[in-house]
Amino acid sequence: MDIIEIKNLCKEYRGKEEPALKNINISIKEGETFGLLGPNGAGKTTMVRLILNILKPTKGTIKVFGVDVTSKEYDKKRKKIGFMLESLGVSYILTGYENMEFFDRIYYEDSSPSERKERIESLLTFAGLWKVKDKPVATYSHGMSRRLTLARALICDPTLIFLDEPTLGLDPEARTLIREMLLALKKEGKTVFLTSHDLEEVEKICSNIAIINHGEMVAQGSYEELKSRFSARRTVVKVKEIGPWVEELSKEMKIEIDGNTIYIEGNDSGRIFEVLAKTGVKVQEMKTEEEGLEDLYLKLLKSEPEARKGLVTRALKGVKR
Ligand SMILES: Nc1ncnc2c1ncn2[C@@H]1O[C@H](COP(=O)(O)OP(=O)(O)OP(=O)(O)O)[C@@H](O)[C@H]1O
Repeated sequence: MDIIEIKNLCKEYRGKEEPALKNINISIKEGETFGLLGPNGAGKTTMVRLILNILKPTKGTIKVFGVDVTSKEYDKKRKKIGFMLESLGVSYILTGYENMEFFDRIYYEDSSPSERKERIESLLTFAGLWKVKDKPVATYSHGMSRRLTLARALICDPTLIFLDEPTLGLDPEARTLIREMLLALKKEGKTVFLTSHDLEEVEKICSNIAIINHGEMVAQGSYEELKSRFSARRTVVKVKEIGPWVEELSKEMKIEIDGNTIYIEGNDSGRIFEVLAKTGVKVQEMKTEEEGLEDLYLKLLKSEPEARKGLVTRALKGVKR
């Protein structure tokens, strides 16, 4: 079942010339870890806010748990959604425990004190904060505060969790701790919707990735799918000396030259051998290389809208629905 189904979603902000989101289509299945990747201003936060019904779409529909997010029925479903947005959403004056207790009381009004303590202890332990539970949040590092925010988001035992750039501004160690928490949630079978501009993060955690830029879908699929569909292979040929024959070569294939190395687009070694043989050049070394997802991401973001159209079509064709 699709937990989130977004169809033809558009969002325009008043006074802004360019729409924040343009005709977005996404479906996310139960238990999937979905990563929305894009640079600053791409439209990631806008998308999360629309799904949480904090903002209203200009056009299109969003269904979560099969229910339109603008309907009254969605309010009931929201109890099973946890979210960690950009702002911390916890009190600095209160201790970690008191913050958790405050939110626990909202979700479990009639809970016994022992059950409440058990829930809070389990989540604060999960966040690595049980030892500092009685310290005010003001004394926590930024990483600890983010972990507390994540623990707070889990109080309602959500089936769906939204995380808007959860590791933003954290040092590598703090980032790793949050990522470990996310991987544990993934293992538990929670559906996770993560936004990030950190490719490595998305690659490590997410089973389904969408790349947006200027509000437009650039590519969508699993890491492996994106890699196999878009990641270009090239053949690297080292020669003793570059000569006028490269002109002939460039007529037959797309090439780039750096010193005595020629980079040829593609990995059809049979054809490359054939063309090189015609030029009569002596090849010293030849190997194929695959472009990493990082190169691919940058390439997709830089690509012209017209070129992107092709990429999206190719991406969507391959996405299993
Ligand atoms: N309240 C608002 N009013 C007007 N324009 C807005 C508002 N919020 C966002 N925008 C614009 O919408 C576009 C998308 O912004 P959004 O914050 O969704 O991007 P983002 O991908 O989350 O960026 P970042 O990674 O910097 O958080 C941007 O051009 C931004 O200026």
